[in-house]
Amino acid sequence: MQVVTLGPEGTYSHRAARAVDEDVAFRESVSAIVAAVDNGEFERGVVPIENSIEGSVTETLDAIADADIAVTEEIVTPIRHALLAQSGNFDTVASHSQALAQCRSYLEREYPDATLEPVASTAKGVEYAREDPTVAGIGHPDNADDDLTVVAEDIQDRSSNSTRFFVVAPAAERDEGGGKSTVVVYPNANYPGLLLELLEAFAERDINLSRIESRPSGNRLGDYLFHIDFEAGLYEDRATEALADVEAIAADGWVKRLGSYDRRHVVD
Ligand SMILES: O=C(O)C(=O)C[C@]1(C(=O)O)C=C[C@@H](O)C=C1
Repeated sequence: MQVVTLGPEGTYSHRAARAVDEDVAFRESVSAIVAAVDNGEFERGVVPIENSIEGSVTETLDAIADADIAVTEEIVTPIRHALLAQSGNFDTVASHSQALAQCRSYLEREYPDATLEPVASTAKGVEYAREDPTVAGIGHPDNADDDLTVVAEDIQDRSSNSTRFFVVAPAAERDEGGGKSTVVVYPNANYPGLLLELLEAFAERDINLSRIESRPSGNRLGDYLFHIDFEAGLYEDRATEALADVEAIAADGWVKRLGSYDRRHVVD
């Protein structure tokens, strides 16, 4: 089964995707990956959802809210960045905006004059560094070779840096089994206590929320979607009851159940 993820070869997404299948295809953006699963081109996609330093990957949140797909698994992997260049003589550091942000303190301390250039992925930045001696990339140290050396290792601002990925599949594969579930809620309403009511639906049934994130609906200023991850499977009565309450609260909007899933750790 071919799995599609963020390329080119050598991204952290690629490393996570290999845990799903060795046969990996690449796209240049998260939106393109989600679209390629939504339109049936691929049976699985792997997309970054959240980082322990930088928080949510908003492009992913927006893409999964718009698409008709399932989340079938989450993959958590440590992120240990290396600075890669042809020599120590560079004036630009190119990487994914998440990676640049995860190394912000290191870069400000060691290379305060360097130009930081956000590119589509860490591996894209590494490609630039391989082509241009004035550019360094930030990425996994395995991207080093004879032409590109590791100038510094473990440059992320916190050693505990880790990223969580979603494995996405066609909507028909939404499952109710698993220890966690993700839903996206668009209440299409705005009144005092709306969010409190949404949270109470889970709290009253002793369901722990592991993440709640609001994103602009795009319809009007101050109008939001809520991405909610909770620690229960959709097969559980308490989850069914909580979501019945949530659906009543969002009667003028919608609730998208992306599915239940378990966590896998990828450590190399
Ligand atoms: O550019 C990559 O290598 C990616 O897989 C993307 C991504 C991200 O979007 O968060 C994945 C893991 C790291 O947090 C840095 C970048």
